[in-house]
Amino acid sequence: MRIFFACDHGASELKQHLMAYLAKRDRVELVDLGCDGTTSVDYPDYAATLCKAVLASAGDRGVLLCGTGIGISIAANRFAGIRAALCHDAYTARLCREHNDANVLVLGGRTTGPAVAEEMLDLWLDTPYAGGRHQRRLDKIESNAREV
Ligand SMILES: O=C[C@H](O)[C@H](O)[C@H](O)COP(=O)(O)O
Repeated sequence: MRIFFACDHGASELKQHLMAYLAKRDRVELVDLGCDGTTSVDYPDYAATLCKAVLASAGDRGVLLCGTGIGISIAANRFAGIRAALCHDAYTARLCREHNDANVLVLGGRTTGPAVAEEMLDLWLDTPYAGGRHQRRLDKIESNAREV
């Protein structure tokens, strides 16, 4: 599986930390789509680049980060087929996989510390989607998006 990473200037340090943390994991290819450093950029640009990359190949996933995670998750969820989940703790990171089949994990560089972020990343990678009643709901989300 490929995991794409992208962020704005509010979270490049946390992005680098998490990519280094994941480097020891087998069977994942990490791809850094920027940005680097603290020069001000616009998070919708990075959300768009990452979402297009995730949608291009089945099974790939993405991690998006901005200062709070809010703006970049709003931007990502405008793309049909993207289920971006802004998470703050282990419970939401596990449930966004189990119930929502989240293919993009969103974190806030100014709100979340590295240890909690590592725990959430592991849970998001290792928790399977439960399917069943949840699939009916995901189908409705996609069908709503097609209506507008
Ligand atoms: O939701 C948006 C993100 O938190 C951005 O990282 C944030 O708005 C950037 O703010 P600033 O331009 O003041 O660094």
